[in-house]
Amino acid sequence: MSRTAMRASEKDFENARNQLKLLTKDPGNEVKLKLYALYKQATEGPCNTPKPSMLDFINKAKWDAWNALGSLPKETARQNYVDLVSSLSPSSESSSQVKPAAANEKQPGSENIIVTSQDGITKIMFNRPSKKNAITTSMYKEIIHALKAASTDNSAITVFTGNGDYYSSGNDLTNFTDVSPNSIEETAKNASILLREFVDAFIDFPKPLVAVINGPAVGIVVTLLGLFDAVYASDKATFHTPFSELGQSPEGCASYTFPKIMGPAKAAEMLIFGKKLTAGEACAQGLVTEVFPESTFQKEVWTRLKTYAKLPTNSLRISKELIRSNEKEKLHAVNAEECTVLQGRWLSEECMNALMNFMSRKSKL
Ligand SMILES: CCCC/C=C/CC(=O)SCCNC(=O)CCNC(=O)[C@H](O)C(C)(C)COP(=O)(O)OP(=O)(O)OC[C@H]1O[C@@H](n2cnc3c(N)ncnc32)[C@H](O)[C@@H]1OP(=O)(O)O
Repeated sequence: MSRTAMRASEKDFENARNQLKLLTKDPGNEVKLKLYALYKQATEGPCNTPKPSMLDFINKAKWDAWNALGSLPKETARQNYVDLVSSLSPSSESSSQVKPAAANEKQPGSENIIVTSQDGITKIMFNRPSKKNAITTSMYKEIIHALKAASTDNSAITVFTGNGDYYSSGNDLTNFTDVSPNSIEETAKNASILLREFVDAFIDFPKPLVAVINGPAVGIVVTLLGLFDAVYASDKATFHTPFSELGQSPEGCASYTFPKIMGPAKAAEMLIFGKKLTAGEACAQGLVTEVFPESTFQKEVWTRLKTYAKLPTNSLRISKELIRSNEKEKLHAVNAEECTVLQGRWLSEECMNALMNFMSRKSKL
C-alpha cells in the first residue's frame, strides 16, 4: 500500500508547499479545497473563524472544508497534506490506483492490505486469502493509516472487502501465541492500545463507509459493521462473533451498537452465545443493508457503489456527520471500556486455553 513516513516533519511540509507551486496541472477545486483545509488545520489547528454567510460562496466552501476536519490533530493534517501533494506531483502515476510502497518504505506484510482508488471509491481489501484474511498486528496499523489517508483523498466513499472466499476470519489468533510468558502483560496492553486506535479510526471516519462482504466474516470485522454506513453481503456470507468460545468479550463498539441495531435479545445471541448468522438473518436483524445472490453480487454491488460515488462528496460527508455525530462521544467511551475489558480477558486462563486449543487443532491437521 502507499505510504510515506508516518509523521511528516516541518521540512517535509515546507517541501510539499514548494512542490505545490511547481504543479503544471490544475488539480481542480475539490483538491484545492482539501489542500486549503489541511494547510489551515496543520498550521492553526481546528477551524476557529466565524462561518461566512451562505452567499459568500468561496469563503463558505473553504470554511466548510476546514471545519469538516473537526479535531484532526495538527501532525495528522500535516502528514495528510504532504501525502496529498505527493499524490499530485508529476512523478506520481497518472492513474488513481494507489501505488505499491517504494522498496525502502515497505512494511512487512504490507501486501496483506491492498488500497486502490478509482471511480470515486477508495477500496481497502483484506488480501491474505490463504489465512482467510485473518488480521495481523501490522495489518491493523496499515488499515489505520489507509483510513487516515482515505479521509482526505479525492474519493467520495470508502469500501472494505476481502480477497478470496472469506471476507475475514477476524483477529489473527497467532498475534497472541508467539509471546514469551514474561512479556504477556505488555503484549496485552499494547494490543489494547492498538485496538482502541483502530476502532477510533472507524468511529471518526468522515466519509460514507461501506462493507462489501464477499464471504464469511468472523470477530472484529463483524462487530465493526455497526460503525459502517452500508453493508452489502453475498448470500454465501455468514456473521460470527465467537467471543465467549475464545474466552474474550465484544469489541468494535458492538456492545453498544448491536443492541441498538437488532435489540438486546438478538445482540445477546450473537455477542454472548456466539450464534452464527446467515446473510439473510443478518439482514433481517438490520446489521446488513442488502443481500445479493453470489452469482451477481460483485457486478450489482460495484455498479451501485459507482453510482453513489458520483453524488456530491461534501453532501455525502455532511449527511453522514449529521447521522453519526451525536453518537461519537459515546462510541469513544464504549471503545475505551471494551478495550480495557479485553485487555483483562486476554490474560485470563479461559482465553489462553482457547488460543491453545486453536493452535493444537491447527497442528493436528
Ligand atoms: C489486536 C486487536 C485484537 C482484536 C480482537 C478481535 C477478536 C476477534 O476477531 S475474535 C475472532 C478470531 N477468529 C477466529 O476465531 C477464527 C479462527 N479460525 C477458524 O475458526 C477457522 O480457521 C475458520 C472457520 C475461519 C476457517 O476454517 P477452515 O477449516 O475453512 O480453514 P482453516 O484450515 O482453519 O484455515 C486456513 C488457514 O487460515 C488460518 N486461519 C484462519 N483464521 C485464522 C485466524 N483468525 N487467526 C490465525 N490463523 C487463521 C488457519 O489456521 C489455516 O492456517 P494453516 O493453513 O497454516 O493451518
